[in-house]
Amino acid sequence: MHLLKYGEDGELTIAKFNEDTIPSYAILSHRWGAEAQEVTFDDIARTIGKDKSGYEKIQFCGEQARQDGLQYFWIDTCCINKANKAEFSWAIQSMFRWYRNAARCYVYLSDVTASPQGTDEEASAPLWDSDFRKSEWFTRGWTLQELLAPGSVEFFTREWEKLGDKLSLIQQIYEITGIPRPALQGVSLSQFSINERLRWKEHRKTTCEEDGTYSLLGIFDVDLAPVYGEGAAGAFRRLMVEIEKRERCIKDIRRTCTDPRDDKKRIENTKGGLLKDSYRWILDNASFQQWHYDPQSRLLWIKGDPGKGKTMLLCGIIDELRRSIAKMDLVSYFFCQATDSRINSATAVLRGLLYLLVIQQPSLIFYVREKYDHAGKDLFEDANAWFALTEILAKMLRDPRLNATYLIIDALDECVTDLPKLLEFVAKQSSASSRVKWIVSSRNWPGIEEQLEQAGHKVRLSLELNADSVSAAVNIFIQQKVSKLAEQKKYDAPTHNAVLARLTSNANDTFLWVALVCQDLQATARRNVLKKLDLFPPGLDALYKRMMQQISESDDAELCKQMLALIALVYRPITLEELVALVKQLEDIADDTDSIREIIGLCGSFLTLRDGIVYLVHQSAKDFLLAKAAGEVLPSGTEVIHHAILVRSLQVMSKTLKRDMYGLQAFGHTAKKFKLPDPDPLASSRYSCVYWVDHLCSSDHIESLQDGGAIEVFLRNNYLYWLEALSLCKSIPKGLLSMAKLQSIVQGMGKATSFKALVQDAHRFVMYHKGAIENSPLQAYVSALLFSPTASLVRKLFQREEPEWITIQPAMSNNWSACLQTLEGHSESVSSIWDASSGTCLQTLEIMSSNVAFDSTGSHLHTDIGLVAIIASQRSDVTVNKTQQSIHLGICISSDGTWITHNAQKLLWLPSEYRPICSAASGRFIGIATGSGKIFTCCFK
Ligand SMILES: Nc1ncnc2c1ncn2[C@@H]1O[C@H](COP(=O)(O)OP(=O)(O)OP(=O)(O)O)[C@@H](O)[C@H]1O
Repeated sequence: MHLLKYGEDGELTIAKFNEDTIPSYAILSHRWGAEAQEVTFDDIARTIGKDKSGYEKIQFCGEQARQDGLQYFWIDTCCINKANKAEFSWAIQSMFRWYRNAARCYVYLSDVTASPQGTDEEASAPLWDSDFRKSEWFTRGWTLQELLAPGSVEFFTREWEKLGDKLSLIQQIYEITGIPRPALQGVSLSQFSINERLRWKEHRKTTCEEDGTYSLLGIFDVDLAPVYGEGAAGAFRRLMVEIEKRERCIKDIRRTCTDPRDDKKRIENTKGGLLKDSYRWILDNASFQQWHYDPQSRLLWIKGDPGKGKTMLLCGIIDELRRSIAKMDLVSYFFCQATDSRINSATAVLRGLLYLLVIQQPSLIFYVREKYDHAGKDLFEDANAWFALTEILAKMLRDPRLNATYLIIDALDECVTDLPKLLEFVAKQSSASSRVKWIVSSRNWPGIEEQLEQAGHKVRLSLELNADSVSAAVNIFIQQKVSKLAEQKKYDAPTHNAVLARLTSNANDTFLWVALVCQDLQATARRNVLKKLDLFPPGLDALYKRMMQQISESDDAELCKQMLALIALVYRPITLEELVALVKQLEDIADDTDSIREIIGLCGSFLTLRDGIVYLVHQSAKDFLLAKAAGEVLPSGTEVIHHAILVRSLQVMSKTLKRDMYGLQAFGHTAKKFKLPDPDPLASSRYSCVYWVDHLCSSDHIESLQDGGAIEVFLRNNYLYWLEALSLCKSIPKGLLSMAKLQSIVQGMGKATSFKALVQDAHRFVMYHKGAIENSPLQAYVSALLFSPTASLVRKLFQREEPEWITIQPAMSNNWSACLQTLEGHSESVSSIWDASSGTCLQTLEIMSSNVAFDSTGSHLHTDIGLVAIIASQRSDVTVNKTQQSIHLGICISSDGTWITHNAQKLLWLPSEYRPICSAASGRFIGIATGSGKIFTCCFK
């Protein structure tokens, strides 16, 4: 970036800066005068141009900058070397950022004067108001971003007199431009819809037609190289295509992760709301301040024992950062939770961080698209996802255009899968850029300490070493909780005081202990409160132990223990319906929700029920149940419980899964959009569908894996219905992994058995047909069956489900081809594809030019590569379609070549090997020639 500066001698000089060494500068926004009168880059280099009328603007900007204590300033007329094409192109793409990063932006209004000749009639409006409203500056294309990008925009008359800034003039600017106030106040532009942003530029003009679009690049945060000569329509089309590709990519990231903003809301909600007074102490803490304000302190590690309030502290810090930092700065965060397998892995952490970064600064999607355009959605979840995501994130964090960024990860100790990799990444990346600051929290684990030790620039904040602050915060929490209890339960003063005193003396600076006791008191009659107070021992484990003791004494002790064991071992929090399906003893009261809620209540404060989902109150409760209470809750070991969950899962799935559970009817109905039926037929089996194989892997699995065992029976009777259900649950990738796990288990079982053969075939089946079924659930019964080899066990088992309306089916070979799986979803040419979990596509398609046509009788299909198919019907009304042609009535190929359609309704998904390079349709017949030279025909009823 070139910047101007007036030297001591009053001479104007220009200097070039790298992106990361740019000093503080002012920037000018103005309306260009006659081209010949503007001072150019060349003029400055040759120290000429002072006689041009445009020089006055330079003087103005330089003088104003000097008054504001800024040495450097930037003006578009003379700070871009237009002779250098690459520099010019870079400048067009960087302009928004340069305006945004400027310390001051001065708008020079050459058509507004402080004391105009004609006076303003409106007594209340300043004299310049009418000129201001009519100023050409508001009608130009580039000035839109110059108004929106900078934090501070000041308006000056041609006499250099300041009129105000964009905040003091916000009402006028809103009335002139129609741009909503929040956008003028600096709210991130990504918060406004594409259409709304397009509306802001309506009626604005640019001298060069393409600039109408190029001046929007920053407003949409899109990287697009200018191609002058492409015309206004061409440029606009390219912008729209880019935006569409970006939106699709962001949606695909979101499909593979939960939204951390929702996780935060849920956590605050399940924990009873965030109390500001109980986290505010951190803002004045010396370590926190050092991290916040010292550029050399980049990683803050907050550590403390269970229940000390780390998670809520981080929630509070996120809120405070959001409030206090610049609107353009990025805050991205992730809450690990060991009890939920969707958010307890290192890859999930990166996905969540990445997602929040790209929705705040969409141009960062560039780094994702480098890979995503080749690999599609699998990029975020296949076996190599970790490597791809670390590379993407590392590049993003080094991008000189990255806004100041705060990355926050809560509960590293709850990252169950690949914690060491995550720690190594954090330790390395936290030193990488001065613009990026990290906060992580965890328990006092030496393993974490050891790895974070590797990070430079770190600050440690131990809650135990800040006992006074934490203690004060816990006391505030106690007061608030007890007041609420007293009000709800109508405590008299002595009871109120006794509860307060007891909690204060025994809390031991542990929020969670207070929360658990209050939960118990909530369910205690007022008359028993004082008696009960003595029974709450200090310390979390002691409290858990007492809760366990109470459960053991209840009439439903066995049932409660079974429920606790189950909840401690499931891979994500489950719904009430799923709970009922998985606990046999609840079968008899399945419809009695009140009784089920009552039993959950009997499990003491170990469980919380919110929005129909059962949660373990805290990770420390899970730790307690699985270790210290294992003798009582899991007397026969965890394997037995996993096995019981597996058996119940198979039962509930066998009972509920069937063809077309959601009544989609149309064979091409997409899995992306459908209305969830009420009641949801999958409500009780959703968890089982996704996790039964995981429970098998953790169980003592021998008996269920025998020939004729429960799993074989399940697969024989329900395999296709299960795949349909997985598609409806948007979990086909998980299903693929499950089948890979199952296959590797049976592989290790030695001799060939019928079960082993079935699992192998079923694994091939889902790998090959993943795309079709994931796209449209009912294609499990159409494309998947028809394009499986005739000897496929799954095909034979589900012959009854094959569509009757296809009377001539594609001829298939006996056995599976070498193609294991095709990775769908990429939109560009593919240079490299890999997927270690599911194998590589071994077949390469070589596209040959080929023509296909029916002969004059309609009975023979000819191609120029010499293959002929004989058609049963005698038709002569033949049309030949090149594959890229648009929709036809009757039987046809979709314009993207992936479907056979009828009257534009999708019927049959074509696996990539079977997609046509050209096709011929005749009445009910369609002939297809593929790139590999294969020819096949289908006839529809
Ligand atoms: N600022 C706060 N506002 C409201 N509740 C709080 C606050 N801080 C802590 N709590 C209460 O204390 C409980 C424990 O806090 P939190 O879950 O944050 O602990 P933690 O240190 O993250 O535990 P762990 O690391 O073991 O998961 C919460 O469930 C909540 O009830």
